[in-house]
Amino acid sequence: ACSSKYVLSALHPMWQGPLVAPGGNRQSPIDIRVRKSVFDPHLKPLTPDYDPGTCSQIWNNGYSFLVEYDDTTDKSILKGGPLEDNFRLCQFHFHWGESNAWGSEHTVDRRLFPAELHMVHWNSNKYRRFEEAVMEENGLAVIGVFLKIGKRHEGLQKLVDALPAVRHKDSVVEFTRFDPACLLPANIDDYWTYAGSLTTPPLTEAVTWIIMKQHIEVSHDQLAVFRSLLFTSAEEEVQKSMVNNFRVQQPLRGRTVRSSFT
Ligand SMILES: NS(=O)(=O)c1ccc(S(=O)(=O)NCc2cccs2)s1
Ligand SMILES: [Zn+2]
Repeated sequence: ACSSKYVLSALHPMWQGPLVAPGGNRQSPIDIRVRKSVFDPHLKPLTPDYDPGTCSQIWNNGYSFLVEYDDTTDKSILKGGPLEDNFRLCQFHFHWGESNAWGSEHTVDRRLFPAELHMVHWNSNKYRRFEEAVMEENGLAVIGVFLKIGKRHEGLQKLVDALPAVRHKDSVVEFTRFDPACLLPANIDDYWTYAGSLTTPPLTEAVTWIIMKQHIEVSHDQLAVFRSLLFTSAEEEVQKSMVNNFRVQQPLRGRTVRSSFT
């Protein structure tokens, strides 16, 4: 799995950590100014092709909970869009607030969403493993999907039901046969894309971000279960609710955000 070796040792909440990586001029997250984005007619449709059989476990890493995929073969890949190579899915996770008024990392014309899904992929044409790709300029591709409060997301419920088993930091539970495609919006042809970074340590500037224009809906009760998770491990005296696990927004530094739609 991609990130289990990435033991993030920084103290909580990591967003009090380095606000901007040293020399960072392509840091994430950012506010997407819709009218400043540039339509790029050469952007292709995104073609994710995921095998639910590669889903392996859920892990609370003390920042979020990660649904991890076996990334030892090209069974679950992302191609197309702004990407020149094959990118292998290694995990997905979320960021959310303590209230429905905020929680997303990216914003659209300053609009905040209650949560944001990140599907993390690494360039398997150029690198042999995640740990290599995470240090390289075009090593990673992360799909971002905004979540809104609305009707219950039937596909998400299997994941929500498994969360109490990973309440504490460093807990892991087997989790199989989950199709991550069920979390994508109906329309994945309309997206923004820009060159950015990881939003938690190691904050490396390795990410091609692909932010979906269309959001998905989850119910208030489903998101409430995210907030029942803890930043802290079972041994710690003071338990801290896992909420507001988003990074502060970073300067655009002259970057262009491209859109796949007019
Ligand atoms: N938010 S993001 O997609 O830019 C990532 C940051 C770090 C990532 S990791 O895969 O290297 N570590 C595992 C994780 C740490 C925190 C959440 S997931 S992914
Ligand atoms: Zn993330």
